[in-house]
Amino acid sequence: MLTSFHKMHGLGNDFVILDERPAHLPLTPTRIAALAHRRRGIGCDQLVTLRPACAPGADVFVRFFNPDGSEAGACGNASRCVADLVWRQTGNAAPVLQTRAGLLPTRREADGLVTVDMGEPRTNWQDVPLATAVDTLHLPLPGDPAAVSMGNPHATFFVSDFAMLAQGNALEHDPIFPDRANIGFARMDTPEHMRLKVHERGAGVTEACGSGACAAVVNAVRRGLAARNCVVELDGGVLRIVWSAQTNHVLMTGSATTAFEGTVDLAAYPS
Ligand SMILES: N[C@@H](CCC[C@H](N)C(=O)O)C(=O)O
Repeated sequence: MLTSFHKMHGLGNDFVILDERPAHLPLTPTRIAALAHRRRGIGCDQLVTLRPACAPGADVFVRFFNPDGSEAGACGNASRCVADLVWRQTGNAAPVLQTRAGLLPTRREADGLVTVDMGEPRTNWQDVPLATAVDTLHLPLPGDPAAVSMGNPHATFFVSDFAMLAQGNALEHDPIFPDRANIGFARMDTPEHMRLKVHERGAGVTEACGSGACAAVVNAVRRGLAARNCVVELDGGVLRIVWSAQTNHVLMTGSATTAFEGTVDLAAYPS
């Protein structure tokens, strides 16, 4: 049976979006990993599923899966893409996404960019989560990273160059992160401009990581390094991140792009 999919990206962080609103699809971690494979599948940084929302006020329930088959609570770039897709399908320019991390209001801007309210950052060690009770602003690791949850676990290293990127995989699996973690490397050019590269949990280095950009700005503000309104330049493009002092919510604005649409025979992939 053929299943249709949307292939989208936010700044080169690319997604296969499968619609489970009409009916659940036979997806398993093995099948998700096979679909995400760059040579043997469609290829993507994350596979995203849409289901009917079950929370009041939400328009669609969204789940995010890494190419290793693991599930993530949040994905900033995919959230913008889903908001754009819902707008194109229904005309709703402000859909609310239900995710494992909570309800995410979104908004289509006049210039076509999409803003997602990524909610409140969580800075308690239990919420990241970390393995032991330590100060999330200064983890006991070489390089002195800070940690935060944006619905998924992030650590940010403040660097002057990106030589440490090669350590991303080892850091993702450091025992201090019981659920593993996304590892960001941020170079502050000015308080309003950050250059960021992210090694993503379950995916490796991607062209952009939206939740990683939110986490990096939150950690930079907590360290006194960044303004609350900061442009983050990633390999694939730029995001504007605003951490509101009034609401404590983090707003992320950036592009959402459709690459192509297609059909796939899920049964042809191992389960
Ligand atoms: N690309 C994403 C983050 C995807 C999930 C992440 N790899 C995790 O496991 O938490 C983004 O744009 O935020």
